[in-house]
Amino acid sequence: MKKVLTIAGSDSCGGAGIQADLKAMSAVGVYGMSVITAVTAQNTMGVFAIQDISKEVIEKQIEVIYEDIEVSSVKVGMLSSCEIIDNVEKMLLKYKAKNIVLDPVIFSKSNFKLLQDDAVERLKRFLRIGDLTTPNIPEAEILSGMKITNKEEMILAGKKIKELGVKNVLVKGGSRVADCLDIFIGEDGNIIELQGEMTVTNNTHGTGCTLSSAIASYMGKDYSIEESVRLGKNYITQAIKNSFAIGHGVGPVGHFVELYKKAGVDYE
Ligand SMILES: Nc1ncnc2c1ncn2[C@@H]1O[C@H](COP(=O)(O)OP(=O)(O)O)[C@@H](O)[C@H]1O
Ligand SMILES: Cc1ncc(COP(=O)(O)O)c(N)n1
Repeated sequence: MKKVLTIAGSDSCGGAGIQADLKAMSAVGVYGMSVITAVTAQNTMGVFAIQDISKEVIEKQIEVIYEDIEVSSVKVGMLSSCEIIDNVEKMLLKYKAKNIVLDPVIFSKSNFKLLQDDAVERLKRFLRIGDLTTPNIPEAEILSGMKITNKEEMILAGKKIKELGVKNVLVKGGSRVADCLDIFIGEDGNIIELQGEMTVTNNTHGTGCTLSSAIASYMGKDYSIEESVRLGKNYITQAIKNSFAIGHGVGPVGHFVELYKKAGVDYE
């Protein structure tokens, strides 16, 4: 079994962050491992507190994994400060980490800032060490410095993000711009339109985390980046179709529902 690492924040309600990442990895058929960068007190309605993990403990978590286990790919999510970004970058370079997917987490679905204001420029520089970066529309607007209201602007913003030194970019349209159309711009500048199947639902907590982890998992299983993005997109489309309401706000996606159906597991 391939071993895949997530370096991200914890979401206490289990829909996003580390918890979503490990569920997506398990569903896609890889062994998931986690380095926790922050603990959030979060539910379907919002983010109520954040405690960053110390840089020493983040470093040690990365060190003990890479010293012991062969890591096939890594997904990086919430890194809230310049100091944490510096440390994670240093450690990924030290261990020559391969197949790196960077999800530039800036906001939660509930619009809470998960990245400190003074760390935006640092995050932009960090993206060059990855193989793929996966911004949603608000994140792509910040990274590219332009407003995005349609497909053409998604493409333009993706090109600007690529100019930061990013190898491959996936700009996720989500429900915000062009009904779950995502734009992939590959290393050689090829542009691929990935049209999903829209599910009308409020339950999209953790969609970005889930998608980036599924893509990293496929990359860890030796699929090309483009194939991994296509397979990841199929997975998130199904997971959103199977999303469900828990709590009083934005509910999570159904990471395992398709597997339950195949195995005849009673999940209702
Ligand atoms: N309601 C929806 N139906 C189908 N696909 C969706 C829906 N909302 C988002 N997606 C897809 O889910 C993935 C994650 O996108 P998005 O929700 O924008 O990310 P984030 O969680 O980072 O904001 C993208 O592939 C996007 O197109
Ligand atoms: C700890 C943590 N990390 C990331 C997100 C973003 O989640 P989404 O996938 O909905 O953009 C989140 N809400 N919490």
